[in-house]
Amino acid sequence: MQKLFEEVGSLDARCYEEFFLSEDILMEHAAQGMASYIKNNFSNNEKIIIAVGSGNNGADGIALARLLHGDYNVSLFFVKEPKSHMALLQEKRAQAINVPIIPKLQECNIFVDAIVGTGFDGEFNEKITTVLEKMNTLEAFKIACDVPSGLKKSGECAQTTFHADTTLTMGALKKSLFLDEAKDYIGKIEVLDLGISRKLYETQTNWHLLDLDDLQLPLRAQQNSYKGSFGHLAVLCGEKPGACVMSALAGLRFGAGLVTLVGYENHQMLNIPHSLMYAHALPSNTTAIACGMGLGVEFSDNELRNFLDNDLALIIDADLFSMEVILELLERKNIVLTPHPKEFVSLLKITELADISVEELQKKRFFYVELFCKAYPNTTLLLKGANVIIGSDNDFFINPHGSSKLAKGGSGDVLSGLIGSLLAQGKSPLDATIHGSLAHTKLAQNYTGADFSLTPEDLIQGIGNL
Ligand SMILES: NC(=O)C1=CN([C@@H]2O[C@H](COP(=O)(O)OP(=O)(O)OC[C@H]3O[C@@H](n4cnc5c(N)ncnc54)[C@H](OP(=O)(O)O)[C@@H]3O)[C@@H](O)[C@H]2O)[C@@H](O)CC1
Ligand SMILES: [K+]
Repeated sequence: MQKLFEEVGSLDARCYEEFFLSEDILMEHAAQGMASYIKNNFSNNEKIIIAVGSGNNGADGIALARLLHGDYNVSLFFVKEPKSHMALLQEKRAQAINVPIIPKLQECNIFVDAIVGTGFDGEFNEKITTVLEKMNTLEAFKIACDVPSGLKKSGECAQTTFHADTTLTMGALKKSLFLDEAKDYIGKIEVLDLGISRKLYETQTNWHLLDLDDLQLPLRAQQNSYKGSFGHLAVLCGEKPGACVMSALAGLRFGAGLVTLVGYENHQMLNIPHSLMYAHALPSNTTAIACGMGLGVEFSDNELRNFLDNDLALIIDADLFSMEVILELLERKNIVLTPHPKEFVSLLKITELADISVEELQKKRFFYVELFCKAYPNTTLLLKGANVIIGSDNDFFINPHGSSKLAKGGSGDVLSGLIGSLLAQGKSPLDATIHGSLAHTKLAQNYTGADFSLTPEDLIQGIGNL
């Protein structure tokens, strides 16, 4: 698990004030970190171009050119003339050792984007946009210095933004790198130290990035056990029972001792897999309930109230987010909500927290998750997206390990089943959500077929090999 920060300016300031480090020392380490990355990954006959801007991001790029010059065929391309104090100083140092400067972009093997970093806002003018478009068509390996040029502090991207293969980011991870919109621009991310260990550079934060290694599987330590030892998940079965069957099968495969579909008699005629049970009421030993997937309009709010009139752990999804009964459910303690953006917008509206469009939500995902969790501190929220956000009270986590393989009907139903299964096995709502989500994204990563071909059945099948 790694720490995430809204901004790192205050962490830099702490280095100056408390650790007596200068801006020059920090920048030298940033440049050294980038130089080491290049030296460790590429041979010295590679041709390198570094495009620089007028601020300190550009200064990082000029310092990098000085460090590589002599060993590599490196050239600087000034997109804007140096302007900040550090950029002017770095330019003087580079000039003193005759680092080559090129007047326009050329093909190269390694390309470094140091036009703008955390100081960027607004949109680029036409001239820089044209340069960026050309940069994006280069066949070189593309490295972004700190952040891809065009990525704003908010995580929104300029109309033309640099497409990096790797982003070498300074000091600590910024949240903006993990807004959904940034996912196609940042490539792989590495954090570079700025003259002190990252552990000392970083301060306290309530936002964290989940690593796949954080995944804890519901492995069975106890041998003296029976099916009842591992909980009983009840899945409310509505209008579209296929969704519930997928959820239930995922729950069973992920370790719940028993899984029952609960619904009306007509579903008994369905071809329900033999490993699942079917009932008209909640089994007495139910330990968790999953509800909402494929629910449709089969149950009225009152019928749902009857099923959910208990203190059991509950995961809710899909159709439930637009039903009035949701307001009562939000008063429960052990509840997990897993909306996608459109459902979350509807939830924000029903709860009168905000009346916004999906586009507005996507621009401020972090803000709205915090808003909801503050209003409903007893719930655990998982907001689906390219990068999943999980929030509970004042703790927030981003799972960036998902991919477009998961963009398919039914994959959310599998997620509900995974989380429901962990709830049934006694995990806390937050732990069940974190580990269910990590398992879900790891299942997609483990899938070896073509990326467009992953089905919910493939996910369920893969659970045994997690
Ligand atoms: N702080 C530290 O200790 C350390 C900082 N470090 C590094 O500093 C970076 C932050 O540097 P920063 O604050 O100088 O900002 P930066 O990203 O270069 O952008 C400012 C420039 O952008 C320009 N610009 C803005 N908007 C624009 C637009 N719409 N369209 C066009 N241009 C636009 C603006 O130009 P202007 O408008 O002023 O002409 C200005 O010159 C950070 O990302 C990291 O790389 C590391 O070395 C580690 C130590
Ligand atoms: K950059």
